[in-house]
Amino acid sequence: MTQLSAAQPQNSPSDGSRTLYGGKGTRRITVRDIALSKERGEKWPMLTAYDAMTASVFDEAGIPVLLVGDSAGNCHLGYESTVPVTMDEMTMLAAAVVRGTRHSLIVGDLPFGSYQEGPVQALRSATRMVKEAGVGAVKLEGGERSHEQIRLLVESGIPVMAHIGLTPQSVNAMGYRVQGRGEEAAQQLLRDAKSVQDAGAFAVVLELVPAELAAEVTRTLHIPTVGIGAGPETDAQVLVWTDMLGLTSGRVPKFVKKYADLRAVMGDAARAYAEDVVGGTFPLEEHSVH
Ligand SMILES: Nc1nc(=O)c2c([nH]1)NC[C@@H]1CN(c3ccc(C(=O)N[C@@H](CCC(=O)O)C(=O)O)cc3)CN21
Ligand SMILES: CC(C)C(=O)C(=O)O
Ligand SMILES: [Mg+2]
Repeated sequence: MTQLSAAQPQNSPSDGSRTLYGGKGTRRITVRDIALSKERGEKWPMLTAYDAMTASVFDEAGIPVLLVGDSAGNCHLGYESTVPVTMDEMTMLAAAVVRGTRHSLIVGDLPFGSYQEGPVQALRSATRMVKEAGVGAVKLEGGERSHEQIRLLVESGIPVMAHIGLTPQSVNAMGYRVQGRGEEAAQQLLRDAKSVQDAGAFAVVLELVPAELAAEVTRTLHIPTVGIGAGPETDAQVLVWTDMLGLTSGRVPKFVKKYADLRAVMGDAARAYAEDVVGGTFPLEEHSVH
């Protein structure tokens, strides 16, 4: 398909790939584009999205990869953590994000309990994500412990983004603590990273690990690393969109940079509207039909 297409992006390298950000691509980003970005040394941004409207904003802004994260559990659905999130919920949110986007690669997070039983359960869940939601890839948590799951999905034609370091679905066992501190834990993280790469993952999220260790993992692997609270030297970065736009209520993790204060903007607008209605200054003649 790609080779026959007349409309190649203007800055397309000769291998048919495209730069992930800032290019003039006309087609959706693929996992192949992601793989080739590491050879070019290109850094790239990823954001979460949980609905079509928000996803369309990020798609139009050129964010190459959107993660339908199970952080939807606490950010969008009102749960305390990601643990209660179900496949039904994730599939519905991921389908909406796919419908709202044209350019971004959409990655669907597999929720807690949908792949831990083993490779066959993982394949059933991932297949559902791909067929019902239309995602281009799935993500699941765990390094060595998820090796066989990742391998079967990749062999079956489903690209997998891995996720190691802090794995929030295991909060009841590990808490929300920095991972990979100390020599033994650092060695375990390196083993986890190599294990998911060997299993065929096309990229790996490193969550809440020391910057020096994340840099070492990034140098060691040939697949891109996506950092969240993992310092500046990973190949890509990811943030939860409600955190970076200032919509999350209460405390946000220390690694977040706040790029807007949507909570204040939306609250002020809601209060202005309420004042208008109560005071009789909305609607006016211009908002009325006759
Ligand atoms: N709103 C939101 N943002 C996220 O980044 C996020 C979610 N939700 N839900 C799923 C996971 C859970 N994540 C978390 C949750 C808590 C911490 C946290 O408490 N971090 C402490 C540091 C802890 C330490 O130093 O050991 C912090 O202050 O950042 C970090 C990441 C990241 N993900
Ligand atoms: C924080 C990212 C990596 C995630 O898994 C999520 O948003 O669910
Ligand atoms: Mg997640």
